[in-house]
Amino acid sequence: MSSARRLLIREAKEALMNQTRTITSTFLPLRSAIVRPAPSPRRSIVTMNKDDEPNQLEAIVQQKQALRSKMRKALKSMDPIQRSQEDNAIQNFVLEAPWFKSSEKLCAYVSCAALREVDTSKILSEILRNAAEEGCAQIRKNLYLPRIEDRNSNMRMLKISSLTDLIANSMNILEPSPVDCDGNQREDVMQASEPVDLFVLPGLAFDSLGRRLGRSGGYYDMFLKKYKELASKRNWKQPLLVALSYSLQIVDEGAIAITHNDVPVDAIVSPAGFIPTSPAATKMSD
Ligand SMILES: Nc1nc2c(c(=O)[nH]1)N(C=O)[C@@H](CNc1ccc(C(=O)N[C@@H](CCC(=O)O)C(=O)O)cc1)CN2
Ligand SMILES: Nc1ncnc2c1ncn2[C@@H]1O[C@H](COP(=O)(O)OP(=O)(O)OP(=O)(O)O)[C@@H](O)[C@H]1O
Repeated sequence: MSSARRLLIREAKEALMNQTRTITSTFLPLRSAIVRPAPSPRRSIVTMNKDDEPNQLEAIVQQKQALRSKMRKALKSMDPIQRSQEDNAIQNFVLEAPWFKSSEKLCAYVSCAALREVDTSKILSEILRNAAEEGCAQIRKNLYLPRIEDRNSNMRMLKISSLTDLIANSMNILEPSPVDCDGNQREDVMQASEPVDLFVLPGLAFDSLGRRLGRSGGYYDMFLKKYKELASKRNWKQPLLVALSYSLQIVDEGAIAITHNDVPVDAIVSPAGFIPTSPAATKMSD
């Protein structure tokens, strides 16, 4: 049996111990800034027959790929004026949010225009401004950004203090150089002595259950799993996981196929506002 096949079977077996998650009702775009899906007692359960586990996993992989293709096309044909308006609305919403203002350690992403990702330039500049200003009344912030280490889904989050600390990787995404201008290794968030409050996450599609479809590298899912384990081990509060999404990236509840490896987000910020997708985020928006 090929190693790929063995991996599929192992993953399908693990999927039997799948994640269950409180389901919230279908998202309806509202005019208000905070969108609150009503809680529902239903649970999302991936059921599998032992014999068709690998087939089921292959089906999930295919469904994910089909949705990725659809989303990439939709994003490419998005009107640039609409995109720019949505970029501003999303970023302004984040900048004004209490959970952003109070955050001290943040992991975010450097948006890539070619991938049509929600722009993070204003958010990153604001974080770095707060990091740099001495004696300013606002909370000092530390910013960590992703750096791809290899093709095995390994990613680190390294601390930067200026946008000049970034260099383009092979995918043309800006990421922190491993060492700073003095030749010192940058701080890795996994080695930080304080917890991360907030993750600002990219993705291709999201739903009101907090399901997130990434670009298929598994980088974020692997990283978030490791970081959440670290936080539990240290008795730290779990970070708030917030994804940024254009309106068209929000799909029907359950339309994103998942396996047990997919880490759900706590909330989505779209041009319609804050969409809590976990009990912790729902409580915050009450
Ligand atoms: N801005 C940003 N940084 C990030 C991520 C991300 O999604 N966005 N990542 C999140 O994992 C990691 C990098 N992973 C990536 C995975 C795929 C592609 C990419 O260019 N995908 C193309 C398709 C490539 C192909 O299929 O051949 C695409 O999606 O159009 C980019 C980054 C870490 N840094
Ligand atoms: N915690 C994990 N342990 C082992 N493999 C994992 C883990 N998380 C993801 N993977 C593997 O990575 C591959 C890509 O996963 P998936 O399609 O969910 O990525 P994605 O969510 O689109 O990407 P990303 O997480 O980078 O945004 C899959 O083969 C998946 O099984």
